[in-house]
Amino acid sequence: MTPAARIQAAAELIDRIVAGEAAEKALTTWGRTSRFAGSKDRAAVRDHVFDVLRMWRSTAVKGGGEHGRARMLGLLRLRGIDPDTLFDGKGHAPAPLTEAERAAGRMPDGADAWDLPDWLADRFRSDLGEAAGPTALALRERAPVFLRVNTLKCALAAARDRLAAEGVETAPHTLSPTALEVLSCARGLVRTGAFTDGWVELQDAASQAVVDLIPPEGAGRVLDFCAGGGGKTLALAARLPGAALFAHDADPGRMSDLPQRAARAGAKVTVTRQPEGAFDLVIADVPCSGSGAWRRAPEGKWRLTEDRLTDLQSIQADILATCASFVAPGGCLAYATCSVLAAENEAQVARFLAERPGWRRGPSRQFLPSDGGDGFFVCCLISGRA
Ligand SMILES: C[S@@+](CC[C@H](N)C(=O)[O-])C[C@H]1O[C@@H](n2cnc3c(N)ncnc32)[C@H](O)[C@@H]1O
Repeated sequence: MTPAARIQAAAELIDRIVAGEAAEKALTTWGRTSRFAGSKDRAAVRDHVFDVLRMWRSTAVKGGGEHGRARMLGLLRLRGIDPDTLFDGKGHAPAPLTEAERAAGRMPDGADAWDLPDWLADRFRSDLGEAAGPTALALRERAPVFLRVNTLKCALAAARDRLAAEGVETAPHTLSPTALEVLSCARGLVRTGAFTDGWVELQDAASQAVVDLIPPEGAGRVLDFCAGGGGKTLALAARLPGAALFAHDADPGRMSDLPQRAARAGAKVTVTRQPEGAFDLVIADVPCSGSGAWRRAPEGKWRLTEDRLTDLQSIQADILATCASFVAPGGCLAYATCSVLAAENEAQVARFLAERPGWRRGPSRQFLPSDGGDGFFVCCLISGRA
C-alpha cells in the first residue's frame, strides 16, 4: 500500500468507529478482509487510527468534520504535512480536496486542544493544577515501549547487550532501575531469545516504579489481590525473591497465562481463588478509569462517564476494605491505580485512613505521563500493630 492508500484505509476505519464499532474489532475485521495489506501496512494503518483516537477532538476541529476523511485531514494538518501530497486521487489514495474542505477547519483550543471531554478537562484542572495541560497533551502522544529486566535471571546490562545482539536497541530509564525503553525494533521483540528466555517482560516503566516504591522489609507472605495478567505479580517476584507470593483476581480467567509467564520468568507464584490467612504485604492494583494509560487505550477517555467513575470509586473502596482484612498487624497494603484522577487516588486514601484510625500513610507517589511512563498512583497504607 502507498502512504496515501494507508490514509484512505484509516479514514474508512474511523468512519466505522464513528458509527459505534470498537477500534480493535474494526481493525481485526479490516485485517482479515485486506489480504493485500502487509505487516508494515497494517501497523501504519493501526497507528493512524490510534493517533486519531488520541486526538479525537482536535483532529475533527482542524479537519472541519467528524468523519474519517476530515479527521485524517486534521491529523495531517496538525502534524504540518501538506494534505495535497497525499489527497491526490491516484490509485487508492483519498480523492483531492474540495474547495469546501480547504476552507474548513481551525486551530483547536481549550478542551479541544487537550483532547479531553469537557467534564474531564475540568477535573484535570482541579486535580492536577499546573500539571493539567502537560498531562492532557502527553496523553495525545504515542506511548513508549518499555521492558522490565527480570533480575531473577540477569542484570540490566546483560539484558541490554543480549537485546542489542538480537537487533533491539534499548536505553535505561530514570523511572526504575529495571526499566529499559525500546528505541528500535519494538514490534519484533517478543521473538527475541531475551524475551522467550524470560530475561525481559513488557511492562511500563511507571508500573515498575510502583513496585519499586513498596518497602520490601518483612514481606514474607505477599498477596497480589487484583493480579490480572500478572504484570505486578512478576515484578514483585523479582523484587522479593524470598517471599511466598500469592496471586488472586475476581476473574480467574485473567490470570490464565500467569503460571506460564511465571515459569518463563523463573518466579514462584501460587494462584489462589480464595486467599487465606494474614499477609505482610497486600497489593491492591484496583480496576480504575485507566486515565494514566489513555495513550495506550485512547477509547477509554471518550467512553468514561461521571457515573462510571462513581461506580469505580465504590468498587475501589470495597476492594480496599477487603484487602485491609488480609493485612497482618504492622503489614502494608499498597493501593495502586493507573489513574491521574484524585477521586480514585488521594480521595480513596483519605477516606480509608479517616475510617481506620489505627492505620498510617507510608510511601506514596503520583506518576504522570510527563515523567515518561504511564500515569500511576501508589500509596502504601501501614496497619497498626496489635
Ligand atoms: C488494573 S487490573 C490489574 C492489573 C495487574 N495488576 C497488572 O499489573 O497486570 C485490575 C484487576 O482487578 C480485577 N478485579 C476487579 N474487581 C475485583 C475484585 N472485586 N476483587 C479482585 N479483583 C478484582 C480485574 O479482573 C482486573 O484483572
